[in-house]
Amino acid sequence: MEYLLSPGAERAMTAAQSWAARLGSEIVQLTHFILALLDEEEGRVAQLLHRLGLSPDRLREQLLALPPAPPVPSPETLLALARDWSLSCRQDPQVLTDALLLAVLQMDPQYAAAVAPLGLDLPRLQAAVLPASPAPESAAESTPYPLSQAWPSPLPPPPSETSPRATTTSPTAESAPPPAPQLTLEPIQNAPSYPPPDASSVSSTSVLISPASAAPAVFDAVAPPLPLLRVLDTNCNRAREALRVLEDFCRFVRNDPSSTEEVKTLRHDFARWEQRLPLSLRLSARDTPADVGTTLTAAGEYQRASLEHVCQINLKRLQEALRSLEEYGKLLDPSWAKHAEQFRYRTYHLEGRLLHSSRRQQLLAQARLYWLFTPSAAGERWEWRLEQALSGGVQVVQLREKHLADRACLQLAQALRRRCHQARVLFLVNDRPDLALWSEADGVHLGQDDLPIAQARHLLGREALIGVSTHTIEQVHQAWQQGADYIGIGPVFPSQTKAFDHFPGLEFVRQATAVSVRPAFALGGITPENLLHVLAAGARRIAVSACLSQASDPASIAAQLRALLDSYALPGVNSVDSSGPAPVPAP
Ligand SMILES: Cc1ncc(COP(=O)(O)OP(=O)(O)O)c(N)n1
Ligand SMILES: Cc1ncsc1CCOP(=O)(O)O
Ligand SMILES: [Mg+2]
Repeated sequence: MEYLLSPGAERAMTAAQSWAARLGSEIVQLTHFILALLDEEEGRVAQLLHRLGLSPDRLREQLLALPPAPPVPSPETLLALARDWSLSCRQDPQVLTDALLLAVLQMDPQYAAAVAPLGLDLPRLQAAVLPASPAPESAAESTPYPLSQAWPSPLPPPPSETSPRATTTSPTAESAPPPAPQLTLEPIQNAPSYPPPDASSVSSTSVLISPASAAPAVFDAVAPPLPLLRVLDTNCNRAREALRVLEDFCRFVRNDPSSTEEVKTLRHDFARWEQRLPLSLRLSARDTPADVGTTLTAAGEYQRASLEHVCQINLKRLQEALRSLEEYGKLLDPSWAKHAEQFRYRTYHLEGRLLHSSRRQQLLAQARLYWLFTPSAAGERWEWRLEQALSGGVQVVQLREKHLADRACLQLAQALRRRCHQARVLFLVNDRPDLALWSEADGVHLGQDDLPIAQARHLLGREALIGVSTHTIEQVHQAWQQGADYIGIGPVFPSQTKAFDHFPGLEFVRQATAVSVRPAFALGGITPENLLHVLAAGARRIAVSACLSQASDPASIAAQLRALLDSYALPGVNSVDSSGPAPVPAP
């Protein structure tokens, strides 16, 4: 649907967004539109209020004191109402600012009731709105509004709002709304290059109205063709929507303030950049019912396997939309297109951050069999043992070296990390965040006497996995509170790997698994023979050392453990990772 907007109405549409941003609102509310209209100091709304004895300043104050207003469902709905009103009362489809005000009040009866006591009483306003000038659009600038008919002195003549988006506009026609950047005039030679500049066709009197600050209007005196506008409008919407989905993911799924902040900043920067393509132009090109794409659906469009999948799809959607904006934007303004490219680069950083960490979290969520590996104890056969364990279905490998020199340990860690990542298996380092960092491990495992979680996190960053050993229920609660990604619970049985005086045993497994929603690995003397007891106590994941490190056939022991573990469902785990961890032999 195409809408014809007066320059004032067009500015108000943009200024409403500025008001929303200025008041810290994520959505444009009805009040923001009224505030935007009040900013048109010499517009029809100002005249209307004057006639009704209402002060714009006082109204502004009162509106700002109101509780949050309902959002505008879509600018299109608002414009459709305003246009309908104009058509029925003025026999003119053009949207003037006063029609916009009436439309705002018609959007929501409760809101209309709330603002009526301020003087914004819909029937009273409707009665006071004057007909528009019958002057043809082309004559609007030169034909004065029929002042003599209706405007009482001492009012200044009403503004010439009767022309649609003007190809040339007087800089003094109406003042800029305060929240938006000041409007200035730029010579058209500096204008964006759609259509390609042709010196002979550029009138010396033509001017480009654009905000002087960081956001000059991207279009110039000649409106771009509708197909181009439709592409840009659609992709601006796609990108903005995808950004919102991603922000929700960072905020509510990941609970991660830092990535939430990153997406939010990107979203705000995008919104500022997007505003350079005036909303009214975009709306004038929008024609959803006629869009041949709305009825086409692709296979899988309505299928999402997990929260991570939603994130992945929306990152792709965002990148595609930005690429399209970049390519088509080149027809409009190369510098505008350049920004689209820069936004796209920022999404790659975000993707690395969200999906890399997601890979780790996904693998951890699926992990049932965790191996504490001491290569130095395996002698020259350590690589064979590693391959065996991987082929048997081990899903996490921890390098647990207590006596090896740091440099040798680092080299081992790097080799293990390479192989584990090839096999899509997590690799962690025991005790040593520094070695975890330098070997690019997926994380570190910390005992109760090792470095605290906060310090390890500081060193390794948010995406690293940090596991913590727990031996009491208090330690379990503390580990979760401090941000552990998983816990070890044990020792369950006497161990050939490490001597213990005290065994929290199966009772602790019961307690710890009952209060844990994140992965908890039972450990200490677990073998295929006693695993059923551990499972019966509630564990669904285990960590083992000796039974794999000392077995003559580690692959078959690992496979037996996996078969038993896999026969119990893991609560709340759904994966999108079709390639999955290392191949698991059939039970
Ligand atoms: C998965 C897992 N759980 C517990 C431990 C034990 O850690 P810690 O208590 O620090 O003892 P050491 O292994 O460092 O001797 C672990 N390593 N892995
Ligand atoms: C390090 C450690 N901490 C608690 S149990 C354990 C060793 C587990 O190894 P194993 O499976 O050989 O008993
Ligand atoms: Mg330790």
